[in-house]
Amino acid sequence: MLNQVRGGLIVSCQALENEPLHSSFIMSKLALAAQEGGAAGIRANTKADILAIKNEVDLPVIGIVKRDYEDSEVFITATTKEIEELLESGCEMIAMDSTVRQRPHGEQLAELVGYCRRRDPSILLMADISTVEEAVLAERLGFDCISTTLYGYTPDTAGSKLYDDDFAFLQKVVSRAAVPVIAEGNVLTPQMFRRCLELGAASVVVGGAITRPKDITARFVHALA
Ligand SMILES: CC(=O)N[C@H](C=O)[C@@H](O)[C@H](O)[C@H](O)COP(=O)(O)O
Repeated sequence: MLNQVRGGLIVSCQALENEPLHSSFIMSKLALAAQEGGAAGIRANTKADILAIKNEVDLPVIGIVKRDYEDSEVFITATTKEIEELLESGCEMIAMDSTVRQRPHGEQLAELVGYCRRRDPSILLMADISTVEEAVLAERLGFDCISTTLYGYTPDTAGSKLYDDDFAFLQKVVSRAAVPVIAEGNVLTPQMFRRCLELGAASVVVGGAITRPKDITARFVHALA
């Protein structure tokens, strides 16, 4: 799968319960549009959405399950429960929160990696990180690739955007990591997509700029403010 997406675009097709496009059917059609537009892969949330997407396109899928827990801030594939759901979804790669934050029920990241390897050795693992230290740790734990997904989305990095200072954070992670680094988070334009690849990203995940029309509309409207 990593060869398939190398140098290409991965389109994230996600809409939570509180978003206007929340629907597995709509996500499958967004994925079809992405495939017809030339995407190399899809990132998607929930077993139901992934099954619908797999029915519609033949692109490799990075699967996540977002779920909120009371005892932890971690919400992207936080526990073995979400991993089990993804193993039943047919996705080729599982992405999980790989920050150093406490996980629900005290589950440990290293245990989750071991669990995935035992359950299905063929499935690839992506580490969603927010710091260079987390990238180094994820590589040590045996993740197949690293994604900058959570940069700007943790208390320690809040307010930062991936594109700040010519993608300085992405550049740091690329310089430290031996495994492929996927750029993800606030890649808003084709120029930014291209720049991430020039800076050494193996591939780029773009979500909202393609699949969240409410956000796109709001950016146009705010141009008048
Ligand atoms: C932080 C978090 O929850 N990120 C999620 C991870 O799957 C998605 O909501 C994002 O859409 C995805 O990372 C792509 O990013 P952007 O939509 O900015 O292109």
